[in-house]
Amino acid sequence: MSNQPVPKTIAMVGPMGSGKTKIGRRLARDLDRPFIDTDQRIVAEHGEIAGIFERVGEAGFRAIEREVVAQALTEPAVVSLGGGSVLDADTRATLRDLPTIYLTVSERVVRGRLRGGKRPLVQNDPDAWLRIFTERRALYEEVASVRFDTSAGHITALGGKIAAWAKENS
Ligand SMILES: Nc1ncnc2c1ncn2[C@@H]1O[C@H](COP(=O)(O)OP(=O)(O)OP(=O)(O)O)[C@@H](O)[C@H]1O
Ligand SMILES: O=C(O)C1=C[C@@H](O)[C@@H](O)[C@H](O)C1
Ligand SMILES: [Mg+2]
Repeated sequence: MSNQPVPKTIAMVGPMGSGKTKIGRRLARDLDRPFIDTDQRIVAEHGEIAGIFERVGEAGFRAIEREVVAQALTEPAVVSLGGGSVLDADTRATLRDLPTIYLTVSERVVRGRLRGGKRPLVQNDPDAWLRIFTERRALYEEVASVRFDTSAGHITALGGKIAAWAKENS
């Protein structure tokens, strides 16, 4: 039997469009770990997110999300969480014990990133992103081990900085 410690989950949190999926996938590749995106797992198991909101409302979506996130955070992977996962107190308690990378983005930059109909909470409401982010900002800060802003600069350079931090802290 090996005495190697099991690597901890590395979690990525932040508001919609901050880059959790994009950066998380690159980080997993850099660290040679599996990549899990909880939104993608939910879609694979329950269908498109907008459809889930239509069928069971936001509360129903959050119940599904809580289960999927709890499972994912037990896996030795890079795990990108849905933007609203931090609303759940149990999820936050788990995240506080893990290396948790908090990604931010400015409102000006995110406007160009959120096109398309996949995010029901910001669809048809240009001010929703900032309102939701403002409500949740303290929750992201509560769980964050470190913060990186994705608004400016080259994604490769940013990915390198994040990978260096993750190698030191996981
Ligand atoms: N420097 C950057 N870092 C991260 N993403 C970037 C960057 N520049 C552009 N993007 C683009 O921003 C878009 C949003 O990123 P992504 O889907 O990873 O966000 P997210 O945080 O996973 O959002 P959600 O919570 O809605 O799933 C993507 O199309 C991505 O290619
Ligand atoms: O911030 C949110 O509440 C959400 C973010 C996305 O990742 C999805 O989980 C969903 O669109 C809800
Ligand atoms: Mg995503």
